Amino acid sequence: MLRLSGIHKYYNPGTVNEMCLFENFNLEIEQGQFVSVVGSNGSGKTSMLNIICGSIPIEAGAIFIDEEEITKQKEFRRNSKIGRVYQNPAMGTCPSMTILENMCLADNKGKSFGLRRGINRKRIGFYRDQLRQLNLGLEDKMDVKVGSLSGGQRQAMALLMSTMTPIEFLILDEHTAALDPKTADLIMELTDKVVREKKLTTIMVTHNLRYAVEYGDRLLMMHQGECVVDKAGEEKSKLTVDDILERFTQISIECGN
Ligand SMILES: Nc1ncnc2c1ncn2[C@@H]1O[C@H](COP(=O)(O)OP(=O)(O)OP(=O)(O)O)[C@@H](O)[C@H]1O
Repeated sequence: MLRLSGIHKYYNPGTVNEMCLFENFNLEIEQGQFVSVVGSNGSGKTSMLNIICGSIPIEAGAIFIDEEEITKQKEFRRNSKIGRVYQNPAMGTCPSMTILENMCLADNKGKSFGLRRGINRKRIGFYRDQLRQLNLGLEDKMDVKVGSLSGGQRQAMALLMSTMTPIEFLILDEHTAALDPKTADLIMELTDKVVREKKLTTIMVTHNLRYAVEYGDRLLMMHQGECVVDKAGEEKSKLTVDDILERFTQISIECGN
């Protein structure tokens, strides 16, 4: 279980540009839950992910994984438990390295030695099997540089690489936003398959309301640093894109936009 308790987050504290984003923000995510997060621009979605990953500091509050408090744990330590896929396919892979080298790099995540010792020829069969599951033919291109792959192929690799080692959480930060609709659908299907097979606790930020409705077993809508919609289970399965659009409209009216 992941628990954010009483989180306070200010940007530029103590300056004229001080901005309070989260004031006593609380969130609990059960083990194995797949949570879709939607919300308007600037509502705090990416900041929430950054707080979970330890990429940005908080002013007050605590973060727990199960009963272990990780609030002060360094980002690189947390990253051994967390896989993250970003909007930009270039973020999750190393373009100047081959597919094989990228797979080795992911395989060695959290280990204290670098790529030089990390290329284990005995693992090539395993990497090939992993790549084959993507159904993109990448298993036959292991010596090709990742920089020459398409955005969709790279994002599929980023997904594979971030979930290759045992992790507790998968964080997806608009990971289909830079892809064409067909490739985005393919990556979403792959995501769902990986999440189900590995039973990963997953948080997916997306602006694609269809994905938020179709995938996952809980949906959160954020607005001005708060969760204004939180539906799980049967309630979530009954939600439609129109329901969420209606809530967006209500919020805009309330804000006078
Ligand atoms: N490094 C920063 N310094 C100052 N303000 C920031 C910083 N990062 C985010 N913010 C502010 O915090 C608020 C929330 O930003 P955040 O990126 O978390 O929103 P978001 O919901 O992910 O938005 P989007 O959908 O546009 O990606 C915004 O008002 C943003 O301007």
